[in-house]
Amino acid sequence: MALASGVRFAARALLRPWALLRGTTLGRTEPAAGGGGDGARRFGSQRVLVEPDAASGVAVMKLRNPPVNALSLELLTELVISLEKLENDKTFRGVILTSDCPRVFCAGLDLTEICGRNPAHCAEYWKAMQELWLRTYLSSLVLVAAINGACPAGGCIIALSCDCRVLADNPKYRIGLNETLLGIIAPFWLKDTYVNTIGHRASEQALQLGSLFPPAEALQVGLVDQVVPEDQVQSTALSEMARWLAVPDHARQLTKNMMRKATADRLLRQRDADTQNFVSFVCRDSIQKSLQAYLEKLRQRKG
Ligand SMILES: CCCCCCCCC/C=C/C(=O)SCCNC(=O)CCNC(=O)[C@H](O)C(C)(C)COP(=O)(O)OP(=O)(O)OC[C@H]1O[C@@H](n2cnc3c(N)ncnc32)[C@H](O)[C@@H]1OP(=O)(O)O
Repeated sequence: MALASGVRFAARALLRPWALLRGTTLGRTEPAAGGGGDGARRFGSQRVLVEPDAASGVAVMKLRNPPVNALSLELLTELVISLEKLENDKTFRGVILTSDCPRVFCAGLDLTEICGRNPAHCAEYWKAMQELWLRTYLSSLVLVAAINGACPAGGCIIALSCDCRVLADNPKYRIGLNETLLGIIAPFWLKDTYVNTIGHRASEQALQLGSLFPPAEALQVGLVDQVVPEDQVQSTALSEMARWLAVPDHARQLTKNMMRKATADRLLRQRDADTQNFVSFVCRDSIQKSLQAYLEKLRQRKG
């Protein structure tokens, strides 16, 4: 049972040959600045930059979908493919996930993907969101989030799906699930991920209030594992990675699976129903109106 999801992912990977990526920017390989051998080559896609270090078995994966790394359908797809590629390459044991956009780790769902779109598009989008969560939450790799910017909603979920979180100490870099403030509801698997991280009572409060925690509070409530000065986020993430990689892979992977599988299985069992629920909810007139109003507020806030 413990290996079932791994087998499922492996089977899925076989069904997605890299040939599909020919003719796109995905899968492109280029030498890293100052790099030489294979271990220093970087690859990735338009929106995800991967800097692999074969010697250490660790890759740095950077989200680069400016201005705020909103999770567009393209970004979701490219993230899944990049992670899958690293998982299938036995050279790699760990990934540090970070942002290439200044001041923002990830702004969460790309609201333009669910505002004024038809139900078929919303369904496709939501399935991609589910896929990214399943992929990160159950990854056999060690995932460390180096959170170098604001981290609301869907951004927070990506960070919580990692094994460990390091947050830059900047009061503007708040983290949490603020869905209720947009008039929407976190689906059960986001709630489960929150509860698994900070416990039931803290989640109950934070979810209802849509709390976004500044660094010191995020550390106190257990949303992140370390808060460090901004220029030390990367080095601290690497030290954390070394700590996790000191454990034999098979023991750590099976333990991770034991801790997370039941939560992931809950979504796997009702994935279609969850998609239908999402689509019928976000396509309601009243929800569309409140999402539009929120987007408008974001746009006007500028300048
Ligand atoms: C029953 C089942 C139910 C199921 C119900 C579904 C539940 C789903 C769970 C997940 C939900 C989510 O993730 S919902 C998304 C929640 N996200 C948020 O609330 C974050 C909103 N954004 C921000 O707070 C800020 O942008 C922040 C990230 C801190 C960065 O601030 P900055 O000052 O640096 O940048 P801004 O000037 O605000 O933004 C720059 C531009 O990016 C745009 N922008 C910002 N965030 C955006 C976003 N999420 N999607 C699209 N566009 C966005 C702005 O409009 C600007 O556009 P221009 O003016 O055109 O340049």
